Amino acid sequence: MAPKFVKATFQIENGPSHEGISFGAPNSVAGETVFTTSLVGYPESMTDPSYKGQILVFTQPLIGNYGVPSGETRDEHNLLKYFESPNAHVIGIVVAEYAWKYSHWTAVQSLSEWCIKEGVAAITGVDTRSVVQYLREQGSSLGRIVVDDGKPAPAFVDTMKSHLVAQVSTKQPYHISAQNATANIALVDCGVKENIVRCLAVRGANVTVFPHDYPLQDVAQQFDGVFVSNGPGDPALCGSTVEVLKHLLEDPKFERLPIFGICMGHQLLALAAGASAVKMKYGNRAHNIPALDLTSGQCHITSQNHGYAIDAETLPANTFKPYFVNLNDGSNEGIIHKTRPIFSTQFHPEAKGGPMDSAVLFDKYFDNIAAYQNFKKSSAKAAVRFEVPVHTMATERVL
Ligand SMILES: NC(=O)CC[C@H](N)C(=O)O
Repeated sequence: MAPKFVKATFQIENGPSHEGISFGAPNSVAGETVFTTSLVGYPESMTDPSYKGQILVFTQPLIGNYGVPSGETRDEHNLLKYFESPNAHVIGIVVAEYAWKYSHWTAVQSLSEWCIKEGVAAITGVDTRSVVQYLREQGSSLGRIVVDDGKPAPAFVDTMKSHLVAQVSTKQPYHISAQNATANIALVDCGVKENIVRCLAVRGANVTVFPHDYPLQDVAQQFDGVFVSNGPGDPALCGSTVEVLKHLLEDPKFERLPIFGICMGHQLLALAAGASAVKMKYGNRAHNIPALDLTSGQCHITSQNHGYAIDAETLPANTFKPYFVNLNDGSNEGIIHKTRPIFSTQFHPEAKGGPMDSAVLFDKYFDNIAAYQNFKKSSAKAAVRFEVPVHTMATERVL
């Protein structure tokens, strides 16, 4: 059946307006507008909780040609196989050319059908090159997709002012079991992507996922490592998570506890260490951003989605140092503790989609976990050894 075309307009606050055709939900939306230059992975991007409340412009001109895979298929860890979370988090998408015909062996529906189900506004026929040129000049802007439904257009709204992490984080702790598990990880959920949990589970960790404001310092000693996830919005709004991380950084009993943070997790760890974050002009959203490992000289091609960055100049000199730097714009891409098993990256080593260059960082985290486990074992033995002479002496006295 030929699609029924409904007119839509994509407008940028105090900026250009583009006429197009709606292929998504028949409702208008307003929010921060950002762009990604990734060529593939629109289902993963759209279900990434870090895009909560945003309108996403794709520079890849043809979108929708491989349809949308099932959002219910799960893997052996009960994690979603194709989506990063059960639902779409972008509120709208802007494309140059929507592929009305799709074909892929995993597809169960068209992008249009899925957008309608998810309430995502979608517009095609927009000159996305000129939109991106505008956003690169002006910086991330407020935008709206207005669907011709006879209702007044929604007001422009800065979705980044909301505490989006609180909206996407789990409300209750939950557990993902790994087969033949060798480690237990506590994950602080700021809006975690399923593939991050998978990267931990496939390496043999049971993962307990905690709400973003859970007082993790009360239970962290029961775990072999702490992980801080990605998440949407402004890191400055995540004060309670920063407080938890401060406890872990400052209390000597956590001195050997491995910590790994990704994207928002990286930003929150850096804030807890005393550094500050800045809003970038238009952020980095792509699957091919070069990040240099300052400890090895190796360059990783990385997957990214962020609008804020850590100002490396503000890192406290006695604890952390920059770990990675962005070779395009010089922004900070990670930090590493000078003496403790703690590091974090602004980019996404789990990369779905994107290149797998930096998956080795999960292996590094597991090496840190193994070292911590060995330390715990040897100190437990040392404690036993200490008890024996005391006991012997007591026995001798009785004799
Ligand atoms: N992917 C993320 O975790 C994004 C972090 C943060 N919301 C930013 O935009 O910088």
